[in-house]
Amino acid sequence: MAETVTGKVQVFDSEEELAASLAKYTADLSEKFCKERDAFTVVVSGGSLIKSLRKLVEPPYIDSIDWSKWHVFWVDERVVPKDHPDSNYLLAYDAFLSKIPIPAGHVYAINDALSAEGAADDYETCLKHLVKSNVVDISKESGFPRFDVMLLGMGPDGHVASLFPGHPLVHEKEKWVTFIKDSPKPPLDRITFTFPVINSSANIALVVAGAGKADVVHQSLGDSKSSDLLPVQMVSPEGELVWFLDKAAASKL
Ligand SMILES: O=C(O)[C@H](O)[C@@H](O)[C@H](O)[C@H](O)COP(=O)(O)O
Repeated sequence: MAETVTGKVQVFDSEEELAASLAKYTADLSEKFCKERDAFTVVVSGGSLIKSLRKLVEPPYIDSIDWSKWHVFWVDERVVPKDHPDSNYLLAYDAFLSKIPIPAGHVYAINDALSAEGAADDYETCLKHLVKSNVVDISKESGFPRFDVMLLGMGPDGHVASLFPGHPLVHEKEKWVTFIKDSPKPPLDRITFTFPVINSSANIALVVAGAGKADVVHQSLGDSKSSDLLPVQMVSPEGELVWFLDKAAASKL
């Protein structure tokens, strides 16, 4: 495993091996935080990441993980009804959440009856309650919530969450959760965690597979010098950052 200023970089021969390692990584963190905090706060993105989590809901992890202590959040969500094909909640529910014995009250979907702005405020209020009740940790360094792990994908343009290159939201410093109504990736209306929250995490896995991401992986981790940082290059957590790449995504490194 290579260690750089941008975190640990792991390259797997195939997406299949990446998925196996990602399952072990997540299960190991689950064990650690369930022991330490009696809870495990997990933040997921949408996109192809969800498929790469498939091995967590297979033996041995399906039986060994204490799912009752999991709390699941979304780093970003499209503002659509929960049963809409664009919903990140629905994607995670179908592939993952419907297969694990997690208490329904530990799955923090957005309020899909609200506007983007309303849903972002509502999600932030929900996080504030969970910090008060110690379900979600708080960073002593930043004062922002400190999630145990964020499992994040990256777009081919270098976006993470719904923080897109060149968009002013990447500079948000105060809010925990914000909204976007002009997302370059459809649908237009989304809510997203901000960088202060993302970067207060105890652990972040950046999960990137496929040749379509090779250029941006090279731009992010290679030696190309560009003055404008891509959103993915602004991921710099207080805790540990680990990249999970398959060979195709790493092919230009
Ligand atoms: O709503 C979304 O689109 C996702 O949450 C987003 O942040 C995703 O993680 C990236 O766009 C990567 O998606 P892919 O892995 O499918 O390219």
